[in-house]
Amino acid sequence: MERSTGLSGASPATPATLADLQKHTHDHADTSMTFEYTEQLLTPENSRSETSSNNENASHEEKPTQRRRSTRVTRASLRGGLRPDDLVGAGKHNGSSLEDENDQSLPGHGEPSVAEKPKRSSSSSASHLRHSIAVMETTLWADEQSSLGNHPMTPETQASEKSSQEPPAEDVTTSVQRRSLRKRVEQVLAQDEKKAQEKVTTIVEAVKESSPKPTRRSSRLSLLEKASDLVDRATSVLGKRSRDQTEKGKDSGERRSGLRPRNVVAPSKEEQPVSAPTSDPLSKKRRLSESDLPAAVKAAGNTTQEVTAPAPPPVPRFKRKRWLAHGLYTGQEREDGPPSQSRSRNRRKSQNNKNEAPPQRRLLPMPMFAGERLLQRGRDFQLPFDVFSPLPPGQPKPDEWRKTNKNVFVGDAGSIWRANKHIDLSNCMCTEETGCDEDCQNRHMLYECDDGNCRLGPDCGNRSFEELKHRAKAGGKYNVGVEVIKTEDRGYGVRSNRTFEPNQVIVEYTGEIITQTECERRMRTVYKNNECYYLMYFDQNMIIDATRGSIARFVNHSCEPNCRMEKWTVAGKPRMALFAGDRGIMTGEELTYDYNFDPYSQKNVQQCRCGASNCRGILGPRPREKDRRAKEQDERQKLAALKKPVIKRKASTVLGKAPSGVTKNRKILMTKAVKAGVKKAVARARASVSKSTSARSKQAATKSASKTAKATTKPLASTKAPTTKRTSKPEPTKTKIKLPTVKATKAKARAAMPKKSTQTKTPKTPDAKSAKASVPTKTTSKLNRPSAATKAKILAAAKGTNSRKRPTSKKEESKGTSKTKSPGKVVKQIPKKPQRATKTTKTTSPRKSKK
Ligand SMILES: C[S@@+](CC[C@H](N)C(=O)[O-])C[C@H]1O[C@@H](n2cnc3c(N)ncnc32)[C@H](O)[C@@H]1O
Repeated sequence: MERSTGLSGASPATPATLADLQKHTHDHADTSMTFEYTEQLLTPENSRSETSSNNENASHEEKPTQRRRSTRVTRASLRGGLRPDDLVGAGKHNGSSLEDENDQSLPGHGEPSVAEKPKRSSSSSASHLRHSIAVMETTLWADEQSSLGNHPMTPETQASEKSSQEPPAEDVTTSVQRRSLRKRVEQVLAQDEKKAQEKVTTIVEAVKESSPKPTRRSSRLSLLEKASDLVDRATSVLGKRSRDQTEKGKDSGERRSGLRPRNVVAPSKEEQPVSAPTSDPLSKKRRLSESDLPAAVKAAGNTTQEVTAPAPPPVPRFKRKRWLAHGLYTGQEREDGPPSQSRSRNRRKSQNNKNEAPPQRRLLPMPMFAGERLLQRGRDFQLPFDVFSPLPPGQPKPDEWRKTNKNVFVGDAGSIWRANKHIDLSNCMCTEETGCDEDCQNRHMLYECDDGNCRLGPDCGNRSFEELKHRAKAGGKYNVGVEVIKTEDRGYGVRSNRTFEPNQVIVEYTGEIITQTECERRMRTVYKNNECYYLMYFDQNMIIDATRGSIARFVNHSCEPNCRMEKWTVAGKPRMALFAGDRGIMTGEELTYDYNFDPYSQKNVQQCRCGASNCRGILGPRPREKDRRAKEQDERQKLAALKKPVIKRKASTVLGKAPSGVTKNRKILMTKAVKAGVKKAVARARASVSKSTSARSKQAATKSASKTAKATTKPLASTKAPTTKRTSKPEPTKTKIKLPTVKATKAKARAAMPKKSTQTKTPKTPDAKSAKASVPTKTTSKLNRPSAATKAKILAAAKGTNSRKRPTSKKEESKGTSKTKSPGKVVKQIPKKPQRATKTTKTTSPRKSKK
């Protein structure tokens, strides 16, 4: 019962028993220290002393002497089975170790040197070993006892009895075994101590290096504390998870991938042993068998190794930031403007900036650049076309439309076209500097550049149809750039959903290519009742019928269009496409071009509803003649505007001679007025002649008529003389010569005609008069300025030229002036003129005189 209690546990030993122990080992052993010691170690002595103490507690006053004896015997029994020299050796060993330990642990002993500390640790490890030995001895002793039989005596009494008796033969062998075992244990112990000391010295050196000037407090710290401090430091570097890994001894490969830190580089396999636990079975064993102190020291040794050769700090492996490629504020370049809508320009730009990052699609400028842009560009930003104006909801869509984006030859068209085709090739002469710009020869001839005829490649700016191909490839209505809309009064139409630069290609016009005969047939039959026609002249008298065709078929006509349809030669083949006009196209604009429509027949003539200010009213051909005239007039006006200052200078010189207030314009008007006056006079003369000749003979009439005609020209000519001097001479001469002759010949012809003709003319005269009168009324607006007075003056001047005429003229003038108060009256005077003329002709006409 006692034995079982003695071996059962590590109950604290009584101070009395410890004091005895201390007496054997060291005189100035500290009770506290021994108390610690007893706490730590579970030796048979403790067990026994505990037992004894228990006994003591149980029967304190009954067996005091026996207890003392037994205590002594107990000490002897401790070494009882050993030889005296073994005992001495063991006592020495134990004593020294204990002494050292006590010396160091005593507070009054002064500070222990750093070198002494390892000793203490080694002694403690030794004590551990001793403890193991004791346990083994106890088991051996227990075996012995069992071999002897169950003895009711306590081990102490048994031992004391044994010591007094001669040992039997079996006992001798067991004691030998014990001795050999003890020896071996001692050897192992010594080796371990040595090793521990070596390790500790290395640690101490490392500590010395790390803390050259130890403070008072740190010097007081035990090695264990320092070691644990180092361990802490080392493990703190590794991080919690790594620490756990280290402690658990797990391989990093066993970790869950989800828990692996993402931005830390995974340690390489070479680095793993640093943090990985020792997989050495020996060390594992020791760790289990050794006490905390050596284990800690060992750990400290390991960690010092780690500290002395620290692993390179883990390089954080950052995940590459992925910026958004699209969005309101993507891209923050300061100088860069919005991306150009022209693919060729963008391409050129990107070619130039090959090394730069690819351009990002952004919708709005960053707010911080908004002000800057506003200053530079004059407007804050431009809404993207896909945001700007979406189609109104509920827009109907053409359901009858069969779409094709390629030209398809139908019927004989293909064979005819192939038979007649002549591939035109034109080599581009542009250089890289110019880059097929507006001056490109091919562009002027509406030839598309390609790799066969142009060497500029992507730098070429004359590849519209290739651009279209790229857009179609990219797909999406915003790349195509156009969409069908429903107009109010013109059926469907097409509008842009993005911007187009001036002259930029918008969409190709494709459809079925048919011969003219086929077209006519379709018009007669299939499209007989149609309102809309999708036919267009193509090439070689072929026609594109886009009833089945591209979206371009929906583009409406306008007399003031914003686009134009052009036929280009692409790789030797003709192709039609809609191009932006000179103003370019804004988002949401309806696209239109001038059909220059040939309605085939009047039946097909349609009313135009384009709403332009210059609308022609019908969907018909462009009025070319009108256009030409308008152009000519414009040019003349421009020229006149350019020449005006020169004329002014001349006029100023002329004005000096001319009557005051008469400008150049007026002069011109005057000449016109004179012409008109001449005509009027001629007409009146004719009328008067016709009246006068009714009574006379034909010859006389014709003579008189011719004479009057000649006579009338003369004064007019004379009247024009001053004006012609100032203006141009040929005009008056023309009037002098041509008009009369023409008129005279006509008059002659009329005179030569029978009376009927004259009679027939006579009734017409009033009409003619009225007709002529209408002319003067028109011209009177111009003649108003010269008026009757000026006319009179002119006539007077004309008379003045011939001195002989003056008296008569004065008379006539007096008569005339008395009668002429209105232009109509002037007309009445005209018949008189021939009379005067006859007089003058008589004198002036050389022919007459000759005759
Ligand atoms: C090529 S289609 C244009 C698309 C057509 N609006 C549709 O709905 O299919 C030509 C036809 O459109 C109509 N159209 C085009 N422009 C017009 C205009 N300015 N005024 C009136 N009708 C027009 C005419 O009926 C014409 O025959």
